[in-house]
Amino acid sequence: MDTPKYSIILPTYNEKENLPICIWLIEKYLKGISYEIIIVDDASPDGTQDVAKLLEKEYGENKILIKPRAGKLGLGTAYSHGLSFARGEFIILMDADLSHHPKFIPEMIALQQKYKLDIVTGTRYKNGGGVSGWDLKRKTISKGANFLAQFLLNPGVSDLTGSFRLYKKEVLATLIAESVSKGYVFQMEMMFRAKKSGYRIGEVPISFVDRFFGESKLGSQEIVDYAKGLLYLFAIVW
Ligand SMILES: Nc1nc2c(ncn2[C@@H]2O[C@H](COP(=O)(O)OP(=O)(O)O[C@H]3O[C@H](CO)[C@@H](O)[C@H](O)[C@@H]3O)[C@@H](O)[C@H]2O)c(=O)[nH]1
Repeated sequence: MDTPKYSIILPTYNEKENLPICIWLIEKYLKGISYEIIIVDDASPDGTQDVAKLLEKEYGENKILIKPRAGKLGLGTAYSHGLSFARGEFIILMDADLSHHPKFIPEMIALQQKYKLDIVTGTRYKNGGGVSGWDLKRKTISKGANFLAQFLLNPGVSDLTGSFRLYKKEVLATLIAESVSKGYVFQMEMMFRAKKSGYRIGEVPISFVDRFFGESKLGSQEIVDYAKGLLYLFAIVW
C-alpha cells in the first residue's frame, strides 16, 4: 500500500464498545480515500486495547496502528504521541466515542482542497451545527466555556473547544510544539495560536452527538484547568 494521505488520530480511554463502530463508520464513509488510523490508548482498564488488536487483525496493520501509553496522560499529549507515528500529509483529530461522525470527514477534506486551507475545524456553533444528547448542565458548561473564550480572546473561530479537526501535518506539529496546555484547554489554545500565526482556517458545521456507551472524562479538575488555561491565553493577548 502507498503512504496514506490522511492520518486519523483516535485517542481512547475506555472505549471498547465505541471503537469498533467508529472504525466501521470511518471505513464506510472514507471509501476511495487513502488513510490510516492511529489509536492512542492510555492503558484503558476496560480492555480497549484488546479490541484494538482485533480490529488491527481485521483491517490490517497498515491501516490500524496501535500506539499505546502506560497510563492516562490526557488528550493533548495523546495527539502529539499519535502525531509522532503519522505517515499522512494531513492529520484528522476526532473522538472515538461516536460523538464525531466520520461522515463529516469528506466535507472537511473537500473544503481544505477547495481553498487550500491549513486547518478545517468542525463547528457546533455556526450554520446549522449543533449538539444533541447533552443535559442542560453540560450544554451550559460548553456554551459558557466557548462564550468566555470568544469574549476574552476574540479569535474568529466559532467553536474553540471542539476537537473534530483536520490539519496540515506540519501546521499541527508547529501548533503542538508551541502549546503548553495538556487537557481539554489544549483545543482552544491550538485554535488561538493558529489564528495568531495567520493560518488559513475553514469551518464545517457538525452535529455532535453525546456518547451512548461509556462516560465523558470531563470532570471538575478539567473545568478548573480550562479556566486557568483561558486566563493564561488572555494574559498572552494583553
Ligand atoms: N488516550 C486518551 N484518550 C482520552 C483521554 N481522555 C479522553 N480521551 C478520549 O478522548 C475522546 C473524548 O473524550 P470524552 O471525555 O468523551 O470527551 P467529552 O467530554 O465528550 O468532550 C468532548 O467535547 C469537548 C468540548 O465540548 C472537547 O473539548 C473534547 O475534546 C471532546 O471532544 C474519547 O475518544 C476519549 O476516549 C486520555 O486521557 N487519554
